[in-house]
Amino acid sequence: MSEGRPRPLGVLGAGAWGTALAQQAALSAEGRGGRPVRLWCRRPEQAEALAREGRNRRYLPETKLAPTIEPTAELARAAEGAEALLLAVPTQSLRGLAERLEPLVPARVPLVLCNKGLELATGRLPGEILEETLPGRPLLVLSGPSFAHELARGRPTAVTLAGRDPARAARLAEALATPAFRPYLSDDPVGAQLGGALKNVIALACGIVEGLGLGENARAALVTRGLAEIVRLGRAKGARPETFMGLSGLGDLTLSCAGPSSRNYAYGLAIGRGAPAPAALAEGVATAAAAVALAGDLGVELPISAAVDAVVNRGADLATTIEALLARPLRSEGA
Ligand SMILES: NC(=O)C1=CN([C@@H]2O[C@H](COP(=O)(O)OP(=O)(O)OC[C@H]3O[C@@H](n4cnc5c(N)ncnc54)[C@H](O)[C@@H]3O)[C@@H](O)[C@H]2O)C=CC1
Ligand SMILES: O=C(CO)COP(=O)(O)O
Repeated sequence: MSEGRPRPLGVLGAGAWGTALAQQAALSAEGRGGRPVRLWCRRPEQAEALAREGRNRRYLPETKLAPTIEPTAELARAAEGAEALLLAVPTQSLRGLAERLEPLVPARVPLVLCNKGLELATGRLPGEILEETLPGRPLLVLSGPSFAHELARGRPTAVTLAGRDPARAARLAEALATPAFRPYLSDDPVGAQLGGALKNVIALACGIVEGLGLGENARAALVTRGLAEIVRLGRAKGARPETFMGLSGLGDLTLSCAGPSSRNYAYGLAIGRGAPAPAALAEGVATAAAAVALAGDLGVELPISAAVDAVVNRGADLATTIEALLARPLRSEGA
């Protein structure tokens, strides 16, 4: 981000995504003398195992970590002298992490939201959580179609990097980019967050429909009408509709609705088949409930999200829920 040898970056959250991003930040700086990347792990045992084994055996086992990555369980160490902090913990853990960061991070250090979801208890976007817990900090949002395991294998990946200050977003894009990882800039962080949060809910719906054997037509209809829902909620939250046609919207929606490589799709697939839900993180479960509550407050209709919430969170019968969804009055496609 600045001239000369790159300053440290902190990546907070050593799951699949935080680990892949730490690796990406390290690779991006290889030609510039290397960049220290501190990867914060929730537990000391995890930090010790990552340092000892040189890989994250649980979340990203195939990737040998770059030598400039320092796993640490000390939040203060991860934040020390950091040029920016990438936040990659699950959304429901973000507020707790942000509260711990408050005394550790100088006000000028950009915080980059890499998680996707809405807070269950409040319906808040990740950026709104940070505005409450760490007010006045520079915020960026990194979102888009990006499976961690593909990025970690060097497969071509493009994401949206959104922030209100274009120069800051451009500097961070430089700090992370490689030929295989292309951040595209946007000045609509609210749209980027909403697209990432809600695509998980639609992916759950697509998985359910696949599990029930309802066919490809139904999946295409869900993706398209799901996008219409996302745009409606986005408008009500002040996002720009065209943001949802980009990587953080349609891009991530098509990726996550394509098959069980998405954990949200896989979760829905299990529900549709009547099998036990997988234990892996599926952000869309909590986000479905949060989105429905938020939409109620804003007077926006989200029929697909409401159906997903009813099934995955409230024990609604699948057949009856789908019947009710299909029995909705016919309407204009633009409505
Ligand atoms: N895995 C992927 O391909 C991508 C994930 N994301 C997003 O990144 C976020 C994190 O996802 P993953 O890394 O995939 O999850 P993961 O399940 O692989 O790892 C979650 C990590 O968060 C930690 N964690 C759990 N609860 C915590 C708490 N209370 N406090 C601090 N840390 C806690 C866990 O120890 C673990 O290291 C999610 O919002 C996800 O939607 C975004 C893009 C791609
Ligand atoms: O956000 C992702 C890809 O862009 C990862 O999706 P899942 O969390 O559904 O696996």
